Amino acid sequence: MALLSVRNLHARVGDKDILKGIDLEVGAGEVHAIMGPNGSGKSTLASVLAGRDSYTVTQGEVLLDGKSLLELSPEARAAEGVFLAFQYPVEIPGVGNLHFLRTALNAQRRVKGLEELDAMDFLQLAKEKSKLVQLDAAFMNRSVNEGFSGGEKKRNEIFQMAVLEPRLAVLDETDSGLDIDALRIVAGGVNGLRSKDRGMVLITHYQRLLDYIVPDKVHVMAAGRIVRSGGRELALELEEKGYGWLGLEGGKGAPKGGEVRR
Ligand SMILES: Nc1ncnc2c1ncn2[C@@H]1O[C@H](COP(=O)(O)OP(=O)(O)OP(=O)(O)O)[C@@H](O)[C@H]1O
Repeated sequence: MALLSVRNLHARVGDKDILKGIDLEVGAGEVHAIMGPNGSGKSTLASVLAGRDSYTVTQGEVLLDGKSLLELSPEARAAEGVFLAFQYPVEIPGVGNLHFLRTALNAQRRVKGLEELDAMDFLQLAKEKSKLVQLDAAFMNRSVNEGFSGGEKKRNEIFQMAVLEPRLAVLDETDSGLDIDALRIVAGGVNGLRSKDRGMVLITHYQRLLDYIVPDKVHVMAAGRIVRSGGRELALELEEKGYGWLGLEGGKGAPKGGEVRR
């Protein structure tokens, strides 16, 4: 059984259809990259998987280890092991980074019937995990993302992922805004979290990220559907040729004639 099965997923915001029949299977231990032109629906897919309530699912299903997610609240999905690293991480002034993360972790531990971690044990864990993305201790004591640079926010997302140890991690443009060194550090962090017990979906515009995080599969999304899937070489081909050769019209991502190729 796949870790994540997305079947014929349709979603809209207001009266606008955005996802128009997504099929995606991610196995345990696999990393899948999703690429595609601006506005093709990649972030929408990430939000729908995480349960953001501004999107309405009109058809299809999403299964995590065979269990349907769509009826669950975002919190319940997180407790099932879904983690979303935001494209634009949110600043939460007045809420300490460590406090926030301990609250999130303990909420998940409660659901699993595990004992909650006290402040000392959590600090120990956080220090350990922060090494993965070389996040300085000073960041842990600041308010969540407040005043963090773009790159620091992205590192903080991976730090959160390291602490929460999700079953499914969806990383939305985790590479955007990173300088070369930070890209290596973040990619190293993601690689350090690859595991046979975890699936990852990486949304990215740039093949360069995939030089560091080598995906098992690459998918191209256009106009709300996956129009091409392949191995790593597909990302290299896109880098070289752009999206035009896939028959997407005017860069807007609409597949000509509704054709879907694999
Ligand atoms: N809340 C919303 N209200 C109106 N339109 C929306 C909303 N959310 C998404 N859309 C529209 O849905 C389409 C898909 O957006 P989405 O952010 O999922 O694309 P994307 O592939 O992630 O784009 P990018 O590569 O630019 O980040 C866009 O046309 C966007 O304007």
